[in-house]
Amino acid sequence: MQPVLKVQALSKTFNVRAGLFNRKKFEVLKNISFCIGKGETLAVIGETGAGKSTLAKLLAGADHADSGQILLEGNIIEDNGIRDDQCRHIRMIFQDSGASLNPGLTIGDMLDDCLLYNTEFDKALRIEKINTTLSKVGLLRDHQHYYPHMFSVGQLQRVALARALILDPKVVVLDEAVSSLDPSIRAQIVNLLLKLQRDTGLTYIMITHHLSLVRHISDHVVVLDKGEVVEYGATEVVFQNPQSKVTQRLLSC
Ligand SMILES: Nc1ncnc2c1ncn2[C@@H]1O[C@H](COP(=O)(O)OP(=O)(O)OP(=O)(O)O)[C@@H](O)[C@H]1O
Repeated sequence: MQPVLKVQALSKTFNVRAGLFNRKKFEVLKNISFCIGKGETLAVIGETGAGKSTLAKLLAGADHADSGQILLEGNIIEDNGIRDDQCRHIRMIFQDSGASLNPGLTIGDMLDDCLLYNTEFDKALRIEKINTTLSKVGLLRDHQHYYPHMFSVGQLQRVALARALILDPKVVVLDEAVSSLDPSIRAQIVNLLLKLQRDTGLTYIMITHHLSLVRHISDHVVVLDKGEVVEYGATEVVFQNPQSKVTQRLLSC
Protein backbone atom coordinates (compact mmCIF):
# COMPACT_ATOMS: atom_id res chain seq x y z
CA MET A 1 0.00 0.00 0.00
CA GLN A 2 1.24 3.51 -0.85
CA PRO A 3 2.30 5.49 2.25
CA VAL A 4 0.37 8.68 2.93
CA LEU A 5 3.63 10.48 3.72
CA LYS A 6 7.13 9.67 2.52
CA VAL A 7 10.20 11.61 3.54
CA GLN A 8 13.30 11.07 1.42
CA ALA A 9 16.81 12.19 2.38
CA LEU A 10 15.70 15.42 4.06
CA SER A 11 18.58 17.63 5.21
CA LYS A 12 18.68 21.03 6.83
CA THR A 13 21.53 23.36 7.79
CA PHE A 14 21.40 26.47 9.97
CA ASN A 15 23.91 29.30 9.83
CA VAL A 16 24.98 29.79 13.43
CA ARG A 17 27.25 32.31 15.10
CA ALA A 18 30.86 31.18 15.63
CA GLY A 19 32.70 33.79 17.63
CA LEU A 20 32.14 37.52 17.34
CA PHE A 21 32.17 38.03 13.59
CA ASN A 22 32.01 34.57 12.02
CA ARG A 23 29.22 32.21 11.20
CA LYS A 24 29.39 28.49 10.54
CA LYS A 25 27.09 25.88 9.12
CA PHE A 26 25.32 23.59 11.58
CA GLU A 27 23.75 20.52 10.04
CA VAL A 28 20.62 20.06 12.13
CA LEU A 29 19.04 17.27 10.05
CA LYS A 30 21.01 14.79 7.97
CA ASN A 31 19.49 12.57 5.34
CA ILE A 32 16.22 11.83 7.14
CA SER A 33 14.00 9.18 5.51
CA PHE A 34 10.87 7.41 6.70
CA CYS A 35 7.30 6.75 5.63
CA ILE A 36 3.94 6.40 7.29
CA GLY A 37 0.66 4.78 6.27
CA LYS A 38 -2.85 6.25 6.36
CA GLY A 39 -4.42 6.16 9.81
CA GLU A 40 -1.11 5.39 11.51
CA THR A 41 0.86 7.25 14.16
CA LEU A 42 4.59 7.73 13.92
CA ALA A 43 6.43 8.98 16.99
CA VAL A 44 9.66 10.94 16.74
CA ILE A 45 11.78 10.76 19.87
CA GLY A 46 15.28 11.85 20.80
CA GLU A 47 17.26 13.81 23.31
CA THR A 48 17.07 17.60 23.61
CA GLY A 49 18.49 19.28 20.53
CA ALA A 50 18.26 16.14 18.36
CA GLY A 51 16.30 18.04 15.70
CA LYS A 52 12.73 16.88 16.40
CA SER A 53 11.02 20.29 16.30
CA THR A 54 13.01 21.31 13.23
CA LEU A 55 11.79 18.17 11.49
CA ALA A 56 8.20 18.95 12.57
CA LYS A 57 8.46 22.44 11.06
CA LEU A 58 9.85 21.10 7.77
CA LEU A 59 7.03 18.57 7.49
CA ALA A 60 4.35 21.18 8.17
CA GLY A 61 5.89 23.68 5.74
CA ALA A 62 6.77 26.20 8.46
CA ASP A 63 10.40 25.99 7.28
CA HIS A 64 12.14 24.56 4.23
CA ALA A 65 14.70 21.80 3.94
CA ASP A 66 17.93 22.36 1.98
CA SER A 67 17.58 19.09 0.14
CA GLY A 68 15.41 15.98 0.00
CA GLN A 69 11.77 15.37 -0.82
CA ILE A 70 8.46 15.14 1.00
CA LEU A 71 5.80 13.14 -0.82
CA LEU A 72 2.12 13.09 0.09
CA GLU A 73 0.18 10.16 -1.38
CA GLY A 74 2.91 9.76 -3.98
CA ASN A 75 2.99 13.43 -5.03
CA ILE A 76 6.04 15.53 -4.29
CA ILE A 77 5.00 18.49 -2.12
CA GLU A 78 8.50 19.66 -1.29
CA ASP A 79 11.51 19.14 -3.51
CA ASN A 80 14.95 20.40 -2.43
CA GLY A 81 13.41 23.23 -0.40
CA ILE A 82 10.73 24.23 -2.93
CA ARG A 83 7.31 23.74 -1.38
CA ASP A 84 3.96 23.41 -3.10
CA ASP A 85 2.30 26.36 -1.36
CA GLN A 86 -1.17 25.03 -2.10
CA CYS A 87 -0.50 22.03 0.07
CA ARG A 88 -2.57 22.31 3.21
CA HIS A 89 -2.75 18.62 3.91
CA ILE A 90 -0.13 18.63 6.64
CA ARG A 91 -1.04 20.74 9.67
CA MET A 92 0.76 21.25 12.94
CA ILE A 93 -0.16 21.68 16.60
CA PHE A 94 2.34 23.09 19.08
CA GLN A 95 2.78 22.68 22.81
CA ASP A 96 1.71 26.22 23.65
CA SER A 97 -1.43 26.67 21.60
CA GLY A 98 -2.44 29.81 23.44
CA ALA A 99 0.66 31.62 22.15
CA SER A 100 -0.07 30.69 18.54
CA LEU A 101 -3.63 32.08 18.57
CA ASN A 102 -4.39 35.74 17.81
CA PRO A 103 -5.75 37.14 21.13
CA GLY A 104 -7.80 39.76 19.26
CA LEU A 105 -9.80 37.28 17.17
CA THR A 106 -12.71 35.13 18.29
CA ILE A 107 -12.29 31.43 17.58
CA GLY A 108 -15.04 31.67 14.95
CA ASP A 109 -13.25 34.50 13.12
CA MET A 110 -9.96 32.63 13.28
CA LEU A 111 -11.50 29.48 11.79
CA ASP A 112 -13.38 31.57 9.23
CA ASP A 113 -10.09 33.18 8.14
CA CYS A 114 -8.56 29.72 7.58
CA LEU A 115 -11.47 28.82 5.29
CA LEU A 116 -11.54 32.21 3.55
CA TYR A 117 -7.85 32.03 2.58
CA ASN A 118 -7.71 28.36 1.70
CA THR A 119 -11.08 27.40 0.20
CA GLU A 120 -13.76 28.69 -2.15
CA PHE A 121 -16.52 28.10 0.44
CA ASP A 122 -19.33 30.68 0.60
CA LYS A 123 -20.48 32.11 3.96
CA ALA A 124 -23.13 29.41 4.58
CA LEU A 125 -20.66 26.58 3.90
CA ARG A 126 -18.04 28.21 6.11
CA ILE A 127 -20.51 28.51 9.02
CA GLU A 128 -21.49 24.86 8.62
CA LYS A 129 -17.85 23.76 8.48
CA ILE A 130 -16.98 25.77 11.60
CA ASN A 131 -19.89 24.23 13.52
CA THR A 132 -19.07 20.65 12.52
CA THR A 133 -15.37 21.13 13.26
CA LEU A 134 -16.05 22.56 16.73
CA SER A 135 -18.32 19.63 17.49
CA LYS A 136 -15.69 17.14 16.19
CA VAL A 137 -13.19 18.37 18.79
CA GLY A 138 -15.73 18.44 21.63
CA LEU A 139 -16.39 22.20 21.70
CA LEU A 140 -19.78 23.92 21.56
CA ARG A 141 -21.15 26.08 18.75
CA ASP A 142 -21.17 29.00 21.16
CA HIS A 143 -17.42 28.71 21.63
CA GLN A 144 -16.91 30.39 18.26
CA HIS A 145 -17.82 33.70 19.93
CA TYR A 146 -15.11 33.27 22.61
CA TYR A 147 -11.62 34.81 22.57
CA PRO A 148 -8.57 32.60 23.31
CA HIS A 149 -8.14 33.96 26.86
CA MET A 150 -11.62 32.63 27.74
CA PHE A 151 -10.50 28.99 27.34
CA SER A 152 -8.72 26.64 29.72
CA VAL A 153 -5.39 25.09 28.63
CA GLY A 154 -7.12 21.84 27.69
CA GLN A 155 -9.81 23.65 25.70
CA LEU A 156 -7.09 25.64 23.90
CA GLN A 157 -5.62 22.36 22.61
CA ARG A 158 -9.10 21.53 21.27
CA VAL A 159 -9.19 24.95 19.58
CA ALA A 160 -5.75 24.27 18.07
CA LEU A 161 -7.01 20.91 16.89
CA ALA A 162 -10.08 22.58 15.34
CA ARG A 163 -7.80 25.03 13.50
CA ALA A 164 -5.71 22.11 12.23
CA LEU A 165 -8.71 20.00 11.20
CA ILE A 166 -10.85 22.66 9.55
CA LEU A 167 -8.96 22.22 6.28
CA ASP A 168 -9.38 18.42 6.35
CA PRO A 169 -5.67 17.58 6.48
CA LYS A 170 -4.33 14.09 5.85
CA VAL A 171 -1.49 14.40 8.36
CA VAL A 172 -1.33 16.26 11.68
CA VAL A 173 2.07 16.91 13.27
CA LEU A 174 1.81 17.14 17.07
CA ASP A 175 4.90 18.82 18.52
CA GLU A 176 4.70 18.13 22.27
CA ALA A 177 1.02 19.02 21.86
CA VAL A 178 -0.14 17.24 24.99
CA SER A 179 3.00 17.59 27.11
CA SER A 180 2.02 20.57 29.22
CA LEU A 181 -1.44 19.22 30.06
CA ASP A 182 -2.17 17.65 33.40
CA PRO A 183 -2.65 13.87 33.22
CA SER A 184 -6.47 13.77 33.17
CA ILE A 185 -6.77 16.48 30.48
CA ARG A 186 -3.95 14.81 28.54
CA ALA A 187 -5.86 11.53 28.61
CA GLN A 188 -8.99 13.30 27.28
CA ILE A 189 -7.08 14.89 24.39
CA VAL A 190 -5.28 11.64 23.55
CA ASN A 191 -8.62 9.80 23.50
CA LEU A 192 -10.03 12.51 21.24
CA LEU A 193 -7.03 12.15 18.88
CA LEU A 194 -7.52 8.37 18.78
CA LYS A 195 -11.25 8.73 18.10
CA LEU A 196 -10.62 11.20 15.27
CA GLN A 197 -8.08 8.80 13.82
CA ARG A 198 -10.51 5.88 14.00
CA ASP A 199 -13.35 7.94 12.48
CA THR A 200 -11.46 9.71 9.70
CA GLY A 201 -8.22 7.80 9.06
CA LEU A 202 -6.06 10.76 10.12
CA THR A 203 -2.34 10.18 10.25
CA TYR A 204 -0.29 11.60 13.14
CA ILE A 205 3.35 12.41 13.56
CA MET A 206 3.89 12.82 17.26
CA ILE A 207 6.93 14.48 18.76
CA THR A 208 7.10 13.86 22.45
CA HIS A 209 9.30 13.08 25.42
CA HIS A 210 6.47 10.97 26.92
CA LEU A 211 7.62 7.45 26.19
CA SER A 212 4.55 5.86 27.78
CA LEU A 213 2.43 7.85 25.34
CA VAL A 214 4.63 6.74 22.44
CA ARG A 215 4.13 3.13 23.48
CA HIS A 216 0.39 3.67 23.93
CA ILE A 217 -0.47 5.31 20.63
CA SER A 218 2.30 5.04 18.03
CA ASP A 219 2.64 2.28 15.45
CA HIS A 220 6.20 3.19 14.45
CA VAL A 221 8.95 5.18 16.03
CA VAL A 222 11.88 7.17 14.66
CA VAL A 223 14.76 7.87 17.04
CA LEU A 224 16.78 10.97 16.18
CA ASP A 225 20.25 11.70 17.48
CA LYS A 226 22.21 14.79 16.46
CA GLY A 227 20.04 15.16 13.39
CA GLU A 228 20.31 11.57 12.22
CA VAL A 229 17.90 8.64 12.33
CA VAL A 230 19.60 6.11 14.59
CA GLU A 231 16.66 3.75 14.91
CA TYR A 232 13.37 3.30 13.04
CA GLY A 233 10.84 0.53 13.35
CA ALA A 234 7.62 -0.80 14.83
CA THR A 235 7.19 0.73 18.29
CA GLU A 236 6.80 -2.59 20.11
CA VAL A 237 9.94 -4.01 18.47
CA VAL A 238 12.04 -0.92 19.18
CA PHE A 239 10.86 -0.72 22.80
CA GLN A 240 11.46 -4.41 23.45
CA ASN A 241 14.83 -4.62 21.78
CA PRO A 242 16.39 -1.17 21.33
CA GLN A 243 19.49 -1.35 19.16
CA SER A 244 21.06 2.09 19.41
CA LYS A 245 22.77 3.47 22.51
CA VAL A 246 20.54 6.56 22.37
CA THR A 247 17.32 4.52 22.34
CA GLN A 248 18.62 2.38 25.19
CA ARG A 249 19.44 5.53 27.16
CA LEU A 250 16.04 7.12 26.46
CA LEU A 251 14.18 3.97 27.47
CA SER A 252 16.14 3.57 30.69
CA CYS A 253 15.15 7.04 31.97
N1 LIG B 1 16.60 28.82 13.78
C1 LIG B 1 17.67 28.19 14.27
N2 LIG B 1 18.92 28.67 14.05
C2 LIG B 1 20.00 28.03 14.55
N3 LIG B 1 19.95 26.89 15.26
C3 LIG B 1 18.74 26.38 15.52
C4 LIG B 1 17.54 26.99 15.04
N4 LIG B 1 16.47 26.23 15.46
C5 LIG B 1 16.98 25.21 16.15
N5 LIG B 1 18.34 25.29 16.20
C6 LIG B 1 19.24 24.33 16.82
O1 LIG B 1 19.04 23.09 16.18
C7 LIG B 1 19.14 22.02 17.13
C8 LIG B 1 17.88 21.18 17.08
O2 LIG B 1 16.81 21.97 17.61
P1 LIG B 1 15.34 21.37 17.74
O3 LIG B 1 14.51 22.39 18.44
O4 LIG B 1 14.89 20.88 16.44
O5 LIG B 1 15.63 20.13 18.72
P2 LIG B 1 14.60 19.22 19.52
O6 LIG B 1 15.03 17.81 19.31
O7 LIG B 1 13.21 19.58 19.16
O8 LIG B 1 14.91 19.65 21.02
P3 LIG B 1 13.90 19.72 22.29
O9 LIG B 1 13.58 18.29 22.63
O10 LIG B 1 14.72 20.38 23.34
O11 LIG B 1 12.71 20.52 21.87
C9 LIG B 1 19.42 22.67 18.47
O12 LIG B 1 20.80 22.62 18.70
C10 LIG B 1 18.94 24.08 18.30
O13 LIG B 1 19.67 24.97 19.11
